[in-house]
Amino acid sequence: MGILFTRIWRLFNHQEHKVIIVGLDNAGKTTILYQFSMNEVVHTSPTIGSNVEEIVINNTRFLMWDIGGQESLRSSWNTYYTNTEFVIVVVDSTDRERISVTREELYKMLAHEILHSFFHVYLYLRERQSASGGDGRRERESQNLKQAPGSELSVQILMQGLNSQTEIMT
Ligand SMILES: Nc1nc2c(ncn2[C@@H]2O[C@H](COP(=O)(O)OP(=O)(O)OP(=O)(O)O)[C@@H](O)[C@H]2O)c(=O)[nH]1
Ligand SMILES: [Mg+2]
Repeated sequence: MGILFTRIWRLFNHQEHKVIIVGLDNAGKTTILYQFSMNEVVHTSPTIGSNVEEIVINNTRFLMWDIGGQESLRSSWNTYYTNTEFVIVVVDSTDRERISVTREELYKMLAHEILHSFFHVYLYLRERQSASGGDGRRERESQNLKQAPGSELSVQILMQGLNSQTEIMT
């Protein structure tokens, strides 16, 4: 009876799993979102509010929310926490000066009561080419993103992470 119920539940379970992508401004969150959903590197501008895309892995739907990371927007991250099952924290490995800011934001997030319940966190260390001083965003725009070491590989690893979750969930 239990097995039968589980099978029927799986058959009709078209549930969507909520993923949020957080991190400081300019970390590469929106770039990752579109690498996930379109398998393309797109040109981005700073996100005010959020972007949302649905991706399907192994017939499992993930609703991916990419949230703007500018300082003034971080206090509203918590409005996205309800029903979140997966959190992807994006860190730009070349942004050494702000590693401690990322850590503080991460601690704040983990301390939040809504996220105390069951969820998974993936830390995504974005290993982009080091910008040699100057305006990071503009310099990075001029680089060939597809050659950013590890970036495609990291997205694949993240995909595998979500993929293995679908095996556990189904
Ligand atoms: N070289 C390089 N540039 C990248 C990489 N990922 C993102 N960028 C560039 O970094 C800049 C910021 O990327 P976004 O994806 O917009 O950053 P974000 O985290 O969404 O920023 P906010 O929306 O302000 O929170 C853009 O110019 C991207 O093209 C990468 O892996 N390598
Ligand atoms: Mg963005």
